[in-house]
Amino acid sequence: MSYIHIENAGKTFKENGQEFTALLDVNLDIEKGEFICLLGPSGCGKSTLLNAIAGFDLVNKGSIKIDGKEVAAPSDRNVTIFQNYGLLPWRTVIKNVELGLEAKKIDKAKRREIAKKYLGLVKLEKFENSFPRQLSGGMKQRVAIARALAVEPDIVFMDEPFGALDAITRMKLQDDILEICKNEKKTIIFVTHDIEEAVYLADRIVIMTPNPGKVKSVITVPLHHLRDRTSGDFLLVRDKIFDLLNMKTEELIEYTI
Ligand SMILES: Nc1ncnc2c1ncn2[C@@H]1O[C@H](COP(=O)(O)OP(=O)(O)OP(=O)(O)O)[C@@H](O)[C@H]1O
Repeated sequence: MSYIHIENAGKTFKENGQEFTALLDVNLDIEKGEFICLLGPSGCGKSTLLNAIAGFDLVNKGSIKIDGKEVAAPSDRNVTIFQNYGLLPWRTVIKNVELGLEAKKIDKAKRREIAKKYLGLVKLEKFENSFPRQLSGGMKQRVAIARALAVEPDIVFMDEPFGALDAITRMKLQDDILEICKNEKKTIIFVTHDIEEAVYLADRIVIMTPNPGKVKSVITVPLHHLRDRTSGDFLLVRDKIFDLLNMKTEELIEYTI
């Protein structure tokens, strides 16, 4: 069985006595070390699926297993990075990065050493004594990434982590994430509605469509790890996904472009 195994997963919400299907019959297998982007328009269930895999809000049909075990609650082996950074404003940058290490009862000297290493990875070592309010949005998200990686998680869940950033900062952070992933091979589940972002980052892209939220296609991105947004191959994949998002077919398609 694959590392993350999702079988006929479904999620319904009840609102004012009415049932709403946010996810229908999702089947998906993810291997350890894969970078997976969940891509689709607003309301197609990307966050619902991410939250279900992360154990925050479980599916009410089918099954989601990680390493053979049914997901029943969030695991301290995994971390989630959100769009709003989630930094503690009263703590310095380095103390924010140390947060998860404190929870793991790692001693002070070791915490410092690990936090410095990860601040180095996100190129913020000079800002370790700053407070979050003194940082730009991109820098805050870098701190959040350092904090997440410092605990050496198995899976990193990212829900539109760069959604609040301007285009140039976003591109820089995408490069940082790829660089970090190259060195520390992590399983990453990354939600985005930006086609270009998905093509730039993902090993595979899970294309979802709304009403009800479904997986429409799973695309293996046939590009080298270091991608060039202006290359013909890149644009070809991007255009193909654009077409897929507009297609009407109902069946699940899994293929390599
Ligand atoms: N707790 C909830 N109660 C009721 N409906 C919900 C709840 N959470 C999500 N939904 C509905 O489920 C659908 C899918 O929501 P979800 O947030 O997963 O979509 P999304 O693809 O992540 O969208 P976006 O890109 O806008 O964040 C939406 O129609 C949403 O209104």
